Amino acid sequence: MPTPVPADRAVCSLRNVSRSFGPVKALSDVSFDIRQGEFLALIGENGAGKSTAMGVLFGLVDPDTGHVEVGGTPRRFASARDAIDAGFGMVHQHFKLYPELTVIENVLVGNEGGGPLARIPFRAAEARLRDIIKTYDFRLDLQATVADLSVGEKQRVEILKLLFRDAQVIFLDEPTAVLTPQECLSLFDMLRRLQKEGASIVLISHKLDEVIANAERILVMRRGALVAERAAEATDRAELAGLMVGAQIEAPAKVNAATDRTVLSIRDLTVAGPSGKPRVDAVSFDVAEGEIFGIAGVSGNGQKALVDALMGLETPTGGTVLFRGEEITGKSVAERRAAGIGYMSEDRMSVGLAAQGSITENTTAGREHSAAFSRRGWLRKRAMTRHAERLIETFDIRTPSAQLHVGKLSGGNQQKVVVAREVSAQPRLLLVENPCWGVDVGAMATIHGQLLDLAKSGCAIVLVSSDLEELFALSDRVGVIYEGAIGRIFPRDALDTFAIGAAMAGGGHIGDKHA
Ligand SMILES: Nc1ncnc2c1ncn2[C@@H]1O[C@H](COP(=O)(O)OP(=O)(O)OP(=O)(O)O)[C@@H](O)[C@H]1O
Repeated sequence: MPTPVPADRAVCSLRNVSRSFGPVKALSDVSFDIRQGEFLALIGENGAGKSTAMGVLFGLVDPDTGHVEVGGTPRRFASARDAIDAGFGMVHQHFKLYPELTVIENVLVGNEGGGPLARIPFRAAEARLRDIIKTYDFRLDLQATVADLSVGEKQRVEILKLLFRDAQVIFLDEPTAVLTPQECLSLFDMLRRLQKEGASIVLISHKLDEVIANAERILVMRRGALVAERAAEATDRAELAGLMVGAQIEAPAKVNAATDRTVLSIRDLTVAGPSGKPRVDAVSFDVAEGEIFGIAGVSGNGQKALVDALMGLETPTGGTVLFRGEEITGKSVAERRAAGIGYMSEDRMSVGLAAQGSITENTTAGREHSAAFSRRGWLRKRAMTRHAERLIETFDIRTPSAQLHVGKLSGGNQQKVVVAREVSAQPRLLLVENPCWGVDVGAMATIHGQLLDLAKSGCAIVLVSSDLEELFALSDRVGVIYEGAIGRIFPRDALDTFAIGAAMAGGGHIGDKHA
């Protein structure tokens, strides 16, 4: 059980921590405290060193110089369990839950390995969990199977796990990326209650509005260094963006580029699901040349299966897909790519990128044999490198060289590699899933600008995103997908956060299925 410390003392601190990875200085002489009972935010552009700083705190990354202090004394956690036992907990972007187990089983399973609560009897554990659920208004059923829960509920299970283990310092890495606006409000409500009880909350987020609205103190990192500290009430979005990037950021302006020529036309597209319930349920819409058609929805409502069916990665069980007037319903991925359909997967490491490949290899993948990169069967390595270097420049990919393995880039910079590759292929139709997942405000402006330019050049874009701000900034129309069906399609001038949020939670008006 962690010993409570007085409010004016730091629960933990980084002291003069530096860490390099080869030529990259991921942290240089970083020192900061996390105080008891505070709501702290850590922001910074991609590759600024936020994850490395957290890794050092949790004992996952060894500093070259400097150290971590807990409660005023130097300490190095030997493992994540060691950190948990000392009252530190992390809610990751990708949940670590067993879908086939119940909520209570998920909480207890992770506890078997040891720790102060390892031998607590089941009944006592259950009583303790009910208590936590009641105190913090968690709205969770302990007996529910995790696979049946919404994304917001799954996140609450992760937080419940931490509270059960008495976490006093809770780190959240981009926690709202997958939530509806309503779920975001209830998450922050709960975090503020925890804070009132004395817990320290540390939020890592690229969403500056949510940082300002919820944190008290904001630390800004840039290129491995801590460059500024601000009280949330004394700053604004523009100042923070400027501090992060070192320059003002202009969001690109949306222009209406849609023509009346249909590029993609889908009718009653259906993909069967394992339990008989379709994952995609009779979806129909058209996308015109130059149009960006947004798809909003809480993740897990069929958007992935829909995009997979459009790309040829899933076989539809009903309906048709027409691309530029030609039916492509049964065509392979390769045939679709050759016809000019591009695909930017949200799962960048397993589908989008080869981690062991260099940036050059990744940005030319699939096009090695094109005239630009090969001559009489020989690869034109210099041309490939030049192409990669142009993309590194245009998309501001932070890397020491084009030869670096993609697996060594920060998360946001990996995402920029995927975007650069797909946009530079100049597709006629681009299927995109969460293109800005984990990227900073500057990179987001770059990626948005590239997508808008692509639409201006005539490309039709289907944009699946869990970020409503992004959908509103880019889309000509937004369809809301819920349980596999697109219930309502909002034109650009009728986009409304709460109406779309309600439709995402299943409360939309069903009826006008066809656009
Ligand atoms: N294992 C590693 N090997 C090589 N370079 C690394 C490694 N881990 C991190 N880096 C580099 O250290 C720098 C800081 O990365 P870090 O992941 O801490 O950034 P971040 O602020 O968390 O970024 P993001 O917002 O993109 O997640 C980046 O340039 C990254 O490429």
